[in-house]
Amino acid sequence: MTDRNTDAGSSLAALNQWVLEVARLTRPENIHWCDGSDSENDALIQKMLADGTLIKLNEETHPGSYLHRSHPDDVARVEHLTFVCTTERDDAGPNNHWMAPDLAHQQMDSLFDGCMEGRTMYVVPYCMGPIDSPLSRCGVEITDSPYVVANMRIMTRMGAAALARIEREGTFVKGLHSTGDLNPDRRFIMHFPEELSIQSFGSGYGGNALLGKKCHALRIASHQARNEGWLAEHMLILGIENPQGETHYIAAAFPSACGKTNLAMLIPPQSYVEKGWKVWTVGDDICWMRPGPDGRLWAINPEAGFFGVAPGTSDKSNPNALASIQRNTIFTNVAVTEDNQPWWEGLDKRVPKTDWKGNAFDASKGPAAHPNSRFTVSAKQCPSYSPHAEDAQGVPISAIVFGGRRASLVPLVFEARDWTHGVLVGAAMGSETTAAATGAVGVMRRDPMAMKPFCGYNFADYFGHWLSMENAGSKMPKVFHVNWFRKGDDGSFLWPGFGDNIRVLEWMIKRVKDEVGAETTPIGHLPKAGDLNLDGVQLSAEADTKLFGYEREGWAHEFASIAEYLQEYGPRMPKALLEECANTQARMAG
Ligand SMILES: Nc1nc2c(ncn2[C@@H]2O[C@H](COP(=O)(O)OP(=O)(O)OP(=O)(O)O)[C@@H](O)[C@H]2O)c(=O)[nH]1
Ligand SMILES: O=C([O-])CC(=O)C(=O)O
Ligand SMILES: [Mn+2]
Repeated sequence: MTDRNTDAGSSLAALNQWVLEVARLTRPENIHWCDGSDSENDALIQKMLADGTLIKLNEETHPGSYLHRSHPDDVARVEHLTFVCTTERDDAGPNNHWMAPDLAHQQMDSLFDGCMEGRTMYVVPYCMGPIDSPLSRCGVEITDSPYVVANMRIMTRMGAAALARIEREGTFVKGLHSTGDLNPDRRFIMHFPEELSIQSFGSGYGGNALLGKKCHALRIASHQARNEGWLAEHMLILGIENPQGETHYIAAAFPSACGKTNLAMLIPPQSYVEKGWKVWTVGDDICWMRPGPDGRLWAINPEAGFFGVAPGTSDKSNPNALASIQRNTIFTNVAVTEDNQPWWEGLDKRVPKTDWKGNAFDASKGPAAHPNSRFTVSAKQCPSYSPHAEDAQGVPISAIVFGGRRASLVPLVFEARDWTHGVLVGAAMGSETTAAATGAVGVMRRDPMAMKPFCGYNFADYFGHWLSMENAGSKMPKVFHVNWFRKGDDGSFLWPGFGDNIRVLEWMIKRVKDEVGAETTPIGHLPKAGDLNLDGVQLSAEADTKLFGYEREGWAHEFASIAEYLQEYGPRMPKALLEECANTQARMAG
C-alpha cells in the first residue's frame, strides 16, 4: 500500500497546486486561506450574522455565543451515504459501503463542478493533536461553508501553525467539502484512504462536514494507524486521580450518543470529592494511541474542542459541560427561550419560545431541540480539562473500556481475561442505535469498538491489527466492558449512572493495581460483592441481580449471534479471534 502525497519539501507547492485544481473545478468567486486569527473569525461571524447563518444569543447570559439552524433534512451523520473507496472492495470490508475509486471520483467531480460559483472557497489548514506532538497529523479542508470554518477553528488547531507543520512534514490529508444545495439525493461522504483524501458533498452537519473529525481522525487515520502500528479510536480519554494523588488514564469506546462526553467530564459524588477523588478530561470522542518506549500505550486527543450532544446536558447530569458552554459556543439546532437563551430537553423546567426549526414551540409537535442538537466549544473552557491534555507525548493508558446501550442481559461491568479476550469483548459489542445518525433509533446492532460507522478498512483486518498490538515488550492495558443503560422490568434505568460511574472506574483501578479479586465467569471477571463501593446508592433487589449477575442462557444466545457475526467476515477474520469466541462458548456450555 502506498500513500501518494508524502513528498516532503514540495508540500506547499503540492498544496497550492491542489487548491488551484479544486478552484478550477468548483469555480468559487474568491479563495480565502484561513490563518486562524481572531480578526478572521470575527469577520466570518459578522458575515454569518448578516446572512442569517448564525443568530446571536443572549450576550449577557451567553457571551460570544451563536445559534445555527441547519436544513431540517441535514441534522445527523448519513451512514448510508458514507463510502470507503479502496482499490480492492475487500479492503473496505463488509462493515463499509464501498465504491471503486475511479467511479467515486467521476461522480464527485460532477457534483463539485461549478458548485462554488458565487461563493468563497476557504482553505483550512489544521492539525489533529497538539501542534508539537509526534502523534499528531495534519490536514487541509477546502470548504465553501463559513459555519464549517468557524467550527473547525474550535475543533482543531487551525491556521498558520498547522500550515507551518504541513510545510515541515510534507504529508497532509486532503479534504474537499461543499454544502452544495443540501439536497439529500446529492449527498455523499467519500473516503479515499489510499490517497489520504476525503470528499464530502451536500451536508453541513458536523460528522459529515467537519472533515478533521470522523472522516480524517477516524476513517483515514485508522488506515494510517494500521500501516504505522498505532490505533485511531472512537474513545474518550479521562484521568482519574485517587486520594493519594496518583492519576490513571482510561480510554473508553461507546457508540455515538452513548455517554463518552458525560463520562469524560464526570464529577464524582460528594462522598468521593471529600476523600479527594478527581476526574480530568483529556478528550471526549477520539483517541489516538501508540506504544511508547516503556511498552505502554500513550494517547492523545486529536481534537481541540467538543462537539457534544445538547439534550440531557444539565447542571445535574454534566455540570462541567454546562459550565463549558456558557460563552464562546456555537449551538446547532437547539431551541431558544423568550430571552434568547439556548435551551434543550433536560436542561431545566423553562418552556422555550422557539423550536429548533425556528417555529413557535408546540409540545404536541415533538421535542423543542433536535435530539441530535449539538454544542461546539473549545476544550480549554472545560473546568476539568486535564493539565496533561496537551502533552506532546500523550498520557499512558491503564485501562480500555468498551460499552454499549443495552437494556437487557449485559451487566454493569466485567473485565476481560486477557488482551485477546479483550479484543473479542470489543469486537462483540452491541448497542441500540441513537439519533446521532439518521435512521431508526433503539435498534440493537453490532457496533464493534464503537467503530462500525468509522473504521476506514475491513473489520477483520482491524481486529487483526488490535491483536497484533500485544507483542514482546508490550504492557497492554486491562480491558473492561460496561453498561450504564440496563433497564428494569418497568423500563427505567437500574443504575444511577453519571457521577456514580466513578464507583465502577474505582473498581477498575483497583483491578489494575491488583488490589481486589474478582468472580470468574465465562464472559469475564465480575466484581465480588463488597469490592465495588455502593455506599449511598439505593439499588432495588432487581438491580442487584441484573447489574451484577451472569445470565447463562441469555449469554449463550448472545454468543451464538456474535459467532455468526464474526463469520460474516469470511476467511480474513483472524483465527485467534474465532478461537477465542469458540473458547468462550465452550466455557458457557461447560
Ligand atoms: N442513563 C444514563 N444516561 C447517560 C449516562 N451517560 C450519558 N447518558 C446519556 O446519553 C446521551 C449521550 O451522552 P453523550 O455523553 O453526549 O454521548 P457521546 O458518546 O459523547 O456521543 P457522541 O458525541 O455522539 O459520540 C445523553 O442523553 C446523556 O444524558 C449514564 O451514565 N446513564
Ligand atoms: O460525528 C458526529 O457528528 C458526532 C459524533 O461525535 C458521533 O456521531 O459520534
Ligand atoms: Mn462521537
